[in-house]
Amino acid sequence: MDAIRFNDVTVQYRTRRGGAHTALKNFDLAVRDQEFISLVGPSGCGKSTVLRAAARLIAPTSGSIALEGERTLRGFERVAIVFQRPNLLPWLNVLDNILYPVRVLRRVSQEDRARASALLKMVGLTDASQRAPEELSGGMQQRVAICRALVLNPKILLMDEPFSALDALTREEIQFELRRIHEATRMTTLFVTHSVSEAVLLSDRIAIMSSAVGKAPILCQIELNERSEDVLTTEKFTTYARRVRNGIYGRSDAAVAA
Ligand SMILES: Nc1ncnc2c1ncn2[C@@H]1O[C@H](COP(=O)(O)OP(=O)(O)OP(=O)(O)O)[C@@H](O)[C@H]1O
Repeated sequence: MDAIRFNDVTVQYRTRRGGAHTALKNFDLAVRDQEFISLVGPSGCGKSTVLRAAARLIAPTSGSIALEGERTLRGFERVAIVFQRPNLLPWLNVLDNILYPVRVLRRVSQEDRARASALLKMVGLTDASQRAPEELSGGMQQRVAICRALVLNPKILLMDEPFSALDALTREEIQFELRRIHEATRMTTLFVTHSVSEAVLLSDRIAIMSSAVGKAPILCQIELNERSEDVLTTEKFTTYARRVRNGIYGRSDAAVAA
């Protein structure tokens, strides 16, 4: 069964002047269980709209979206979302921010605390557990936001340009971390990014969207034996990046369908 299935999805936004703007038209995509898939494409092509629709933050005008075969989002803790900004609660310390989604649902147990601590350890922030968000760097805050997303052990992770506000070095570091987390958890991940190299580094598949509304995305399978720093300079990596870029700009030598 597909983890996420977009079936003929059209999304229209209401404009201020009372008209309708079609952001997405007849969009189809099947995200496989456990895969890491990135959405790339020109600004305004509808990437965030796809993600918001999957998260049920907006309802499609027509068509349907099934998460693990279900059209209604029962047990919403199975799906987590990470945005560009970490949006941590300033009055809670790091550990309590991570535990916040648990607290919304039920009493926090000893197991929840242990899981939050394990997540903090995984992202190298054990020492920061009692600190306030404002005392952390942007990269540290985004790591905390990722821990918060993972605390309920979701089946599906939705990420909307989660690293675009970070400096280049921190971004690279956290990308490798995310890939390691994905390999450890095999959580189905739908990831929106503007960065072609980020998409190639992280993804099992890339869906290249077009600025022409209604045009089907081109799918590109990424097969890399390793996802470490060394891979960034390999010919294979740069070939994938070129293909994806060509797909975005509509040039020949576009991505191979997968
Ligand atoms: N709330 C809204 N009301 C009206 N139009 C919107 C709204 N949100 C997005 N749009 C429009 O829908 C289209 C798709 O927007 P979306 O944010 O999904 O694109 P995107 O590919 O994620 O863009 P970017 O790469 O710039 O973040 C754009 O033309 C945008 O202007």
